[in-house]
Amino acid sequence: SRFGIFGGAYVAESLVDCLNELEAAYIEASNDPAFWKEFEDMYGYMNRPSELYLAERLTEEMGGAKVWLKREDLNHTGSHKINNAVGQILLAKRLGKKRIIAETGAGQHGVATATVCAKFGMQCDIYMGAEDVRRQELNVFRIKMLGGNVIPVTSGSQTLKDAVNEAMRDWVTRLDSTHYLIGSAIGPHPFPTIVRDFQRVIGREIKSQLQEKAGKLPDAVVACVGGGSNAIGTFYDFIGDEGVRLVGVEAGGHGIDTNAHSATLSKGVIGVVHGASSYIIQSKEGQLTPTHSISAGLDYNSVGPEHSHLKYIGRAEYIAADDFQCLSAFKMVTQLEGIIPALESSHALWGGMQLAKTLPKDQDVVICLSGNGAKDVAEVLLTLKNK
Ligand SMILES: CC/C=C(/N=C/c1c(COP(=O)(O)O)cnc(C)c1O)C(=O)O
Repeated sequence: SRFGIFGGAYVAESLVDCLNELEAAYIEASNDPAFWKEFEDMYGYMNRPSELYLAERLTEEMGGAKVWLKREDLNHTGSHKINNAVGQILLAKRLGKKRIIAETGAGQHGVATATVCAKFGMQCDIYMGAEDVRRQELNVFRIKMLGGNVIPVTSGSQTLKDAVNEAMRDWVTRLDSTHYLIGSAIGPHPFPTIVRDFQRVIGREIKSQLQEKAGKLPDAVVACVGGGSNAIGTFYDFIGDEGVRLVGVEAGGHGIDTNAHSATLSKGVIGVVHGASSYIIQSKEGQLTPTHSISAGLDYNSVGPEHSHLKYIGRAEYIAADDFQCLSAFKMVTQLEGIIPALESSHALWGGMQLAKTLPKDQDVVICLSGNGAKDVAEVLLTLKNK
């Protein structure tokens, strides 16, 4: 239940039984080939496998290593979030739950959760910070159209961490009927393990696709890190491949030397939040202090414990891209490749492109393009107008 010194389940007694029930169900399911067949039978619906696309104009523009994009933005619902939502709804079914709750920031997890609830006929309540309701309006509309209830959260900074708080409070009161379909590789054991196991399909496909297209392993795989699910999914099957660099890109916001960022692994301290021991952006007294990112999905105080471990043992490297660098990458990928990336993904694109610039032409950098940017165009226009 731990990743080195990180992870664990630091929860109130009232949650222990439910976590034990979930862990038992997951162990049983993950050892059952029929469960994984159920998951793989959903690949058509999810539009898996996702394409590994060689971005020739970005590669030329960078003048170094080849830049490959893992097109998780082309999945059904527009991001990697569907991988975890499908896996967990199958678990919830096995647990006999009838009601699903979730937190959402960028709204992509909310959409993915409402989507699988529609398909599997479950009640769906989505907690979303009021600030994120404002800046990801398209996804709020999509969640409602899919039959999900959006519950705005007005406590705290009205962003992702506050939505997680409210979802956990709800779950404690409705354990018997409700599964908490957590949206990232965070939270108390067994959630980080469950989410990583459903997201690792990303890295497994990258490995076989690049082997087929280029006859080799990547020299580096790059992904943005909010709670850490698309990144751990991209990294996991390469952890044992020493020659493959694992690069996580966090939100540098207004700069990691300001107080307005979400670069937890660069500037956080070790603590406990949302049931797990991990790096956290918090005050000396242990209170969660406000974070900032232009992208709602990265605007979060903590990070999945498995990433904290990979940093701690030096197997993965974590950098930050600030709001401006994110917008530059957003524009470059849109105008050079005709792909509008989510602002979250734009952080990974910035980091991956800068890395490619420094590497020789015979090397290959794979960037996880975690989501589609349609949800962000209004916010980007607003930002550009205010320049
Ligand atoms: C679960 C809270 C995070 C959300 N999204 C995070 C997100 C992220 C960051 O989440 P992680 O992969 O879990 O670090 C990356 N890319 C896209 C397109 C995202 O939407 C959401 O609510 O949709």
